[in-house]
Amino acid sequence: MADALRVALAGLGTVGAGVVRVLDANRDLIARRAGRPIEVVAVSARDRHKDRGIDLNRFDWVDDTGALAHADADVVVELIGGSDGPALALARATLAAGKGFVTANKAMLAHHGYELAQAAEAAGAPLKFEAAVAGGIPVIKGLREGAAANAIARVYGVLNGTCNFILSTMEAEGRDFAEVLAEAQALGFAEADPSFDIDGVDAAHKLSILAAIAFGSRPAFDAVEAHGIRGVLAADIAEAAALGYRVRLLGVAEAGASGLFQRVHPHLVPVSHPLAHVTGSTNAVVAEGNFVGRLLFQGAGAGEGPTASAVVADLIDIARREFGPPFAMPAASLETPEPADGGSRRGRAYVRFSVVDKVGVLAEIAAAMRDAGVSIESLIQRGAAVDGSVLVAIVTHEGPERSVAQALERLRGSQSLTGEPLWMHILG
Ligand SMILES: NC(=O)C1=CN([C@@H]2O[C@H](COP(=O)(O)OP(=O)(O)OC[C@H]3O[C@@H](n4cnc5c(N)ncnc54)[C@H](O)[C@@H]3O)[C@@H](O)[C@H]2O)C=CC1
Ligand SMILES: N[C@@H](CC=O)C(=O)O
Ligand code: NA
Repeated sequence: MADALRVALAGLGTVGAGVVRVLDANRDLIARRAGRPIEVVAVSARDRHKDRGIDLNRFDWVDDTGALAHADADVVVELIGGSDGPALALARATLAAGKGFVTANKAMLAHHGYELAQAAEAAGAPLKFEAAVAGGIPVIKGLREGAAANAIARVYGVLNGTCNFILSTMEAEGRDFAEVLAEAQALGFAEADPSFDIDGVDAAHKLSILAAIAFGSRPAFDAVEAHGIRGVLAADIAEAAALGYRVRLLGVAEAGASGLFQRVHPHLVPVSHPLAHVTGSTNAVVAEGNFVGRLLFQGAGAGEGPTASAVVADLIDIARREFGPPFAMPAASLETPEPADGGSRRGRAYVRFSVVDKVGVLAEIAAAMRDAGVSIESLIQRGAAVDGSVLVAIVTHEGPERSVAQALERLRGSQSLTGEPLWMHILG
């Protein structure tokens, strides 16, 4: 058998420790598949003495994570996290040294993916990141390789395991948001700063990477409009269910005549749609290709085993010397499309208001909708008060999103509203 692929590993948290466990448990099988053994030779993390349930004595311990770029290894695996700082410094130094780089760090790729792809190409070194989008699901490989013959019209899906775990647990058990978030953190799904999850930032990182591969664009986090799930109440989930929908945080990227549209936003998904049945930390990505049709990738989007599985799959590809341009085409071919204006998109919407319980409020809301040209399909008022407020939910007929935005703008500052309205798009 050929010489081992020598790996230096930065970060021994949920994913890093998982990588060691996968390589240990499936050692022989992986060697046979890769054509050679894959061996961790050096590791670095913040705490040398923490009990991770793995024997670290067989590896060189490196205090300075940045020094891993110069360790006696073929590939560096970065599982520290953070868009800049030590992770980015390690990526730059590793690729400059002509070594392979594997990462699960979607934040870094969303902000610096283009630069790193250029560096990888200049060095002739692999840059791989299957774990960065939708954890264990081989969606990067699926789009980059399997769907490479297709023009993609739209790619969308459930991209954040923590939010999906929160929404589907609230839905199934009627439990409180904060309590379910704490559980997601304990299970190792959440980011170091969980506001990245619940404010839609993590899903936006992932969407920008998917869009780069699907549409040949440079990853551009700033071009993604990101909204999260903080405003979603248990009452919205119940109302959605009564209307035949489930609430899901979706990332949507679509190529159109006016440019590339990229948005993360809570949606109402019809129960007949496969994404409505994606529960817990499961992720799912739909891609629409012009010859292959609709592809659906589904599986575990977060957690130790699935994410480590994706990291090790990248290492196996490198051991086989199977790798191409990181974003499916040479970096020089990646474009910077105009961001498309969401306002001209047409669709149906669910808009929920918290209002004071007094005569005339419904008429005020209906008038704002009418004046903005929004056609109301149904209006539901729930008598049950939340913090002294009454909830009023509106489902609109199909129309331009700009009109709903105008109606909400008209109502801004109204004495009748007791909180920010919640706007969810209805997946068409
Ligand atoms: N946990 C998950 O389900 C998934 C995580 N990811 C990504 O994988 C990466 C790692 O995530 P987790 O393992 O969950 O994080 P974690 O917080 O469990 O582990 C981070 C590790 O990096 C080490 N570290 C942090 N800063 C360091 C520094 N400056 N120098 C040296 N070591 C440092 C810590 O000591 C720890 O060992 C992140 O980029 C995350 O976004 C991606 C997909 C899923
Ligand atoms: N925090 C992320 C982890 C995987 O990418 C998530 O919840 O999806
Ligand atoms: Na993946």
